[in-house]
Amino acid sequence: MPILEARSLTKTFRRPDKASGFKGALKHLAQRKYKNYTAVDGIDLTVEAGESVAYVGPNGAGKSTTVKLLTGILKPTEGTVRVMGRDPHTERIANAHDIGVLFGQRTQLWWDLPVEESLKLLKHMYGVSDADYKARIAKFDELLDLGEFMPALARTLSLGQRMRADLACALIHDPKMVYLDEPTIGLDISVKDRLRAFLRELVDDGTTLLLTSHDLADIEEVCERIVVIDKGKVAYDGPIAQLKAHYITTKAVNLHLEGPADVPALTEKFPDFAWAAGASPSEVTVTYESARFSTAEVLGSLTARLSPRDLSLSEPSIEDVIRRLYAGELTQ
Ligand SMILES: Nc1ncnc2c1ncn2[C@@H]1O[C@H](COP(=O)(O)OP(=O)(O)OP(=O)(O)O)[C@@H](O)[C@H]1O
Repeated sequence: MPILEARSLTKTFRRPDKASGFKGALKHLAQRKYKNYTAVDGIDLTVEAGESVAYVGPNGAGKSTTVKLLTGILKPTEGTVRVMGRDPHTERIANAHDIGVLFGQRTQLWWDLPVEESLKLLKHMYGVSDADYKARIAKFDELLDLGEFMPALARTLSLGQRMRADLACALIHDPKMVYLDEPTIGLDISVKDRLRAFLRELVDDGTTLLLTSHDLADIEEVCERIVVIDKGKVAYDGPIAQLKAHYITTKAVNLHLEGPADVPALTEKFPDFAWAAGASPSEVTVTYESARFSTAEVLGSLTARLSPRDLSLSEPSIEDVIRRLYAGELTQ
């Protein structure tokens, strides 16, 4: 049985129907009108135990609403959700023991308590044994360096510290299914790296993860599968590697030449490749179709005929593919 199963999941919100500006607000006060807005529109999603799934889409696509439906915070307008066989909305208390949730924009720490006290409160709420609590805190401390701010009041924490403490709160009861909504938002690169390594370890230890993020490095480092949603509907669902292999049909090499790069002359000399000026006058990027040429073939030909000072391969970028998926240029 899958750990999570959503069928035709739909959420419609009732929103004020008013014209913009002061006049529109006044008119709405006099005669209130509403219209329905479908934020999540018939989503089917099956997640097997141990999977790490990235849930991505442009602003307003319906990601957070989906997470709220999957965690039982919101009730679907139509469709069903089952998490470990339960309806997360009607069986919220039983469900809470098996899931961990983090909304990057919000905290579940008690604002005026030391971090340690928030964790202890959660320990009691979930009925975590002393031994398990100790072992988990030791592990979080090792991977997230909690120790330094355990005695600090939540409201005094930096954003990076707060997010690490919130992750510990979300995981203190060792949930089987974890939902993280933008866990790296606003963090600096070193904290992001640390969180990603932590999440990767969590997945390697068998936790099932659903991660929403606008940061594609989070997704590539932590998840194997990607679900792209747009306007409340699934636009793509499959392995990240397959998405890349399917849509990334070209590769690129950056060359640093001895002298200035003459793009028109290079195009004439190597008409099968696309040439573009690089960051400095002596740098140039050559793009080729990976189905037609092997990288070895391309490098052999370029080094033999151009004797570059240096060269590097450009990693195919998933960003480009996602951007095109968001723009509706690609279909599954
Ligand atoms: N409680 C609500 N009442 C009315 N509309 C809502 C409500 N919650 C969300 N929406 C609307 O539903 C749509 C989807 O919102 P949601 O927060 O799920 O998007 P998102 O994909 O998480 O976006 P972002 O990447 O910007 O966080 C948006 O247009 C939003 O304004």
